[in-house]
Amino acid sequence: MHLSCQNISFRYPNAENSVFSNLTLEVTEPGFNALFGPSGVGKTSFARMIAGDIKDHTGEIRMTGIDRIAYTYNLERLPGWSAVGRHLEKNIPESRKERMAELIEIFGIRDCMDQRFSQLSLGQKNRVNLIRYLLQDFQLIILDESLANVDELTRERIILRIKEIFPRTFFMYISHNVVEVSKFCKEILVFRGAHKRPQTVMVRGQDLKTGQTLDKKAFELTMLEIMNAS
Ligand SMILES: Nc1ncnc2c1ncn2[C@@H]1O[C@H](COP(=O)(O)OP(=O)(O)OP(=O)(O)O)[C@@H](O)[C@H]1O
Repeated sequence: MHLSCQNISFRYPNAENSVFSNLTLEVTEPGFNALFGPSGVGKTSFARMIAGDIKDHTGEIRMTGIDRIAYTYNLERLPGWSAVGRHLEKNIPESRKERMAELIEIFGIRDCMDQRFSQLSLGQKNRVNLIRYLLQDFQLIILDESLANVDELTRERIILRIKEIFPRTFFMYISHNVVEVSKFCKEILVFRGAHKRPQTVMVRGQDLKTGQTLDKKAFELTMLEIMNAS
């Protein structure tokens, strides 16, 4: 499995400036990787290019061993005509029902299953939405602030278990949380803004997994590296 983005440049039609120029990214192993940077710097735009939603960029995006890509973001909504649990039940193949029950427990949303989507809090909505994606077959999943509004401890539990359950999946985690990306991600592409050179810097994260102890010194260095790059 391999994702390679070479010299990607892009400007929205009618926009005066490019979002970024000559951006390069190479990810060779599955796992939890991140796109990090200040608001408006181009993380979503880049993610949508990887997902194939934006095609009119220059440069080359190549993938091997990745046939199915999902882009999921925190404002996606489910239809409200039936309870959330019923909706999931109807749209998930029988073979995934056990996995579904497991994810519902890990995500802490069992009590939401009898409610309609509109009745849920934002953090509950985001968790339900993400479960939908994790129950499909994707080799690459882009999580664009998909755990926004979810409390920190729950987010940590979810990330650690996702890493255990899906060791062969490429995750591209978009987040503004420097602690989280430093602790849990493998490769962190830090976006610095269109006016800085280079526009992006790659930082190696701690990639913490269940059962491991965080090396506090290395973790602090990662955070420092990210903050210095930003
Ligand atoms: N459809 C669009 N048309 C024109 N400009 C756009 C469009 N979508 C985004 N932009 C601009 O492109 C730039 C990058 O936006 P993008 O959403 O990729 O940033 P981001 O880093 O994901 O931000 P955030 O962290 O706030 O989600 C911004 O200046 C934004 O205004």
